[in-house]
Amino acid sequence: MTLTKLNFITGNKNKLTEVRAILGNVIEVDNQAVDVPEIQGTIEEIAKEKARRAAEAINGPALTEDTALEFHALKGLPGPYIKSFMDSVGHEGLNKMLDGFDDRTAEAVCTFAFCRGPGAEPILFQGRTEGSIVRPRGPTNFGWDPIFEYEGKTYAEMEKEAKNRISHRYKALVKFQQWLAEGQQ
Ligand SMILES: O=c1nc[nH]c2c1ncn2[C@H]1C[C@H](O)[C@@H](COP(=O)(O)OP(=O)(O)OP(=O)(O)O)O1
Ligand SMILES: [Mg+2]
Repeated sequence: MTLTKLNFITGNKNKLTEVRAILGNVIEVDNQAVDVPEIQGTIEEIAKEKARRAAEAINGPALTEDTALEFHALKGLPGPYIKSFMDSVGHEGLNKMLDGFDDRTAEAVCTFAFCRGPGAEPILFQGRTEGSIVRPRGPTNFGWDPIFEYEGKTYAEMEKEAKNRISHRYKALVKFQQWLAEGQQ
């Protein structure tokens, strides 16, 4: 089955905007904001289960994505649980978690999962970008962008096009585009 468009199942408008900006002229990206329960486990297990459940929910091919933020000093935590950390302690709390450590480096991880339909095994495409956790700088309209610094600028301070050339999401979508181009084996 050659894909002519994608159904990206996400409730996050910022993710959708970036995916469309990065994939825009490669393939049409539709969206359904189905709320898919997220299990606990490794980044890969969470990403696969999210796609399985999305494909079940829409009874068709589904693309999902799970984002993690791994603090090296905390052995990868918050990792895939970054959303609840953001919602509870925010930018300042996430910084405070590292104030007791010398190492403020972190890794942004984006794991796309494509599931052809109910019962199919999801295929993963992962991108990682190294950065450092800093006190917030820049616009606060996308999650932890203001506290993730890459080569001197936070994601929030970057022009959108600049972030979309180096981000964890961009790197994952490069792999996805290669898979599309190779005929989706
Ligand atoms: O590039 C990013 N820059 C800053 N923050 C980001 C980024 N990408 C995801 N995030 C935030 C959104 C959510 O607070 C958490 C990941 O949780 P995650 O479950 O993957 O996202 P979500 O629940 O917002 O949307 P979805 O419906 O796709 O699950 O990190
Ligand atoms: Mg989510």
